[in-house]
Amino acid sequence: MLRSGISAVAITRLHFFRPGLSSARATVALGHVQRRKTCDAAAIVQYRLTDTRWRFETASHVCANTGVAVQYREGTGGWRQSDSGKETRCRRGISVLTAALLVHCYSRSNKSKGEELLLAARDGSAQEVDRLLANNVDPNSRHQLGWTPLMVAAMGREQSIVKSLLRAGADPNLGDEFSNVYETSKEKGLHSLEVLVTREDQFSDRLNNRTSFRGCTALHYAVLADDYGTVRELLEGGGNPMQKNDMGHTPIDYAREGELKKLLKGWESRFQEEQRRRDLEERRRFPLEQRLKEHIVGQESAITTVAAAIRRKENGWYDEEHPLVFLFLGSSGIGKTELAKQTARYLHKDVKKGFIRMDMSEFQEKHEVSKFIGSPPGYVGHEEGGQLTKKLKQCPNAVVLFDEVDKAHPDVLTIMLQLFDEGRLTDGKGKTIECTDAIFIMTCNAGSEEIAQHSLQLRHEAHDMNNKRLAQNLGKNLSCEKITISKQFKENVIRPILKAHFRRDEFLGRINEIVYFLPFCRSELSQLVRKELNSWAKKAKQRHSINLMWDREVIDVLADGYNIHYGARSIKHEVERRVVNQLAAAYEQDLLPHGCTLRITVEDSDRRLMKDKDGNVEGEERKGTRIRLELVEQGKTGRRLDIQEPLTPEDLSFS
Ligand SMILES: Nc1ncnc2c1ncn2[C@@H]1O[C@H](COP(=O)(O)OP(=O)(O)OP(=O)(O)O)[C@@H](O)[C@H]1O
Repeated sequence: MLRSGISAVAITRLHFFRPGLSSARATVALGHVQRRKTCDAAAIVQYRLTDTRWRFETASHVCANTGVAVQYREGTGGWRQSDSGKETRCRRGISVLTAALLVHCYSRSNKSKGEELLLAARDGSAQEVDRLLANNVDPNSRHQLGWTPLMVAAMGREQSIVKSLLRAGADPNLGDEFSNVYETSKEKGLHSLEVLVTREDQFSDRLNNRTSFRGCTALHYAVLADDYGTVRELLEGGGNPMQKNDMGHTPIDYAREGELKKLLKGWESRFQEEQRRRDLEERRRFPLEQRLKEHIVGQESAITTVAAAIRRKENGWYDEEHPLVFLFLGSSGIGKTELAKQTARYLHKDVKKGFIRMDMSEFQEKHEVSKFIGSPPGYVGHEEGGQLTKKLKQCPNAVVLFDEVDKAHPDVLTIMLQLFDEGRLTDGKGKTIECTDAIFIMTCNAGSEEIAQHSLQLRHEAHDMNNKRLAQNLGKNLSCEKITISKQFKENVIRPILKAHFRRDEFLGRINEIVYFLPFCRSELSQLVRKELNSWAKKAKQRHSINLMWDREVIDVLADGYNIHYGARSIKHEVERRVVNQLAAAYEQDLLPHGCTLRITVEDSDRRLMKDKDGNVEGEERKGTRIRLELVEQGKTGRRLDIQEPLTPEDLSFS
């Protein structure tokens, strides 16, 4: 007995004749012991003629994972094993695999509920699965290597368990995060042998260990297991027969001819019809513009332009030979990336692969072209593939953002032109990716200063006009004056700048829409400040049970921190600098009782009304405004918090 609790002995005799066979047979042995469903088992594995290198690898693996030291003694060919300081001479060829088996026996004892569910699904224990689900164990909990209980049950042809899991809310369309043994061991930092053994024992030993399974759903696995009943169960439970795994295969691609294929084909057309109906309904109820405006402040014309182009594409009113290409122009922190992200979210729901972001400043040198699409055979990095091609292969209809495209090397631009023109891209391995359904968005800083100055001027003119119209009215107009960049400005100022940057007309000619992002007006700044304060109020509530409120003036004071060169980022920083720093200091100094209510106020503002030459009020000028925190107690006036040095409110909040 090596450790307390281990008494029974399982003897598995293995005769290894070729190194290639050894790991597979050892796996069988390990699986055999694990399936005994008990922790008190030891096993003796005998082998002969095993490859020395493999023996050594196994020994290191055991050492690394258990703390059980195993040594190979030269000369005698015997193995030594020490456990808790004790050294035991072991029979030749026994100790290594025995220890490996013990590791797996031990690892059974400290399971989380999620792991218990995975094991129960693997063992086909319907009662145990039901018990765990009744105890609110998450039916979608993942194995550390990436699969879910539903996938295990589907692969194991456990129809009744699949039914229970679906009833408890298991998502039939989650994809496996396990790729293959080699990739997964690299990703997780585990020994490949451990990954191999775990996959075969805790998932299935019927699958090819070299093939990638990333993105396979429970339905893929049920089809691979050729189980008609489970496939039907999953389809009825919402399984998508058209969902592709990372290799681009749908479950139907794995189905044998016959009943199963017929069943899947029938559901495929039903599912497509249903999906189309749902999408159409959703778009009618909740148009893209509306969704984008929920997340993006201002930039109405950019939103309208993008939404209109996408609507044309989504409804079949487009040129199917070319992908949609946008060029977003405007200064920093103004919502260009945010608009691209939100568009991807709308089109691809929350599928991460639906949004690809390429930082083009990483492709400034000629030799970096290979990083983009992959190196040709014989060159370094050929096996890795290109950054863009790898991601596009996974989702050919993704929204692809080429950030700061003006920084890319001309050779990279040539590849992009081919991509926009032909809607396809050939990678370093000679494989072609069709991507006419993708949406390409480029951002460019060229001309941003000119756009900012021009729009400020337009805004000023519109403001003057508005003031004149409101001259008799004392009410203040809070909404933004609508401004439009003139065609003349675009042609005479922006186009020459772009031409000088890209040095080719055909590149600009392939862009469907050039979208202009304009600096924020006053009311948009107020919205940004409110958005920021609301997000901090939510965090304060969730993390510290503190209720946060603020006076209207706070919004104005914080909006003054706007810097046209940093856009919305300058508002974020202003809120952090003047409000959040104080909150953190007060919290650290224990000035905030649990569950308290705090009010953010403006104090000692030395205000002066600003008037134009006709005497009309243009706005307010503030000097030396301070932002303070007050503790609000029921029935009393607010008590100002006395925050100590070095973070005094004065240090923090003088503008
Ligand atoms: N119009 C906006 N509405 C709401 N939030 C915005 C807006 N513009 C910017 N932001 C916020 O500011 C941050 C930066 O925005 P974003 O990344 O979109 O900037 P950008 O225009 O792409 O500039 P850059 O080229 O510097 O990245 C993000 O957190 C984003 O949420």
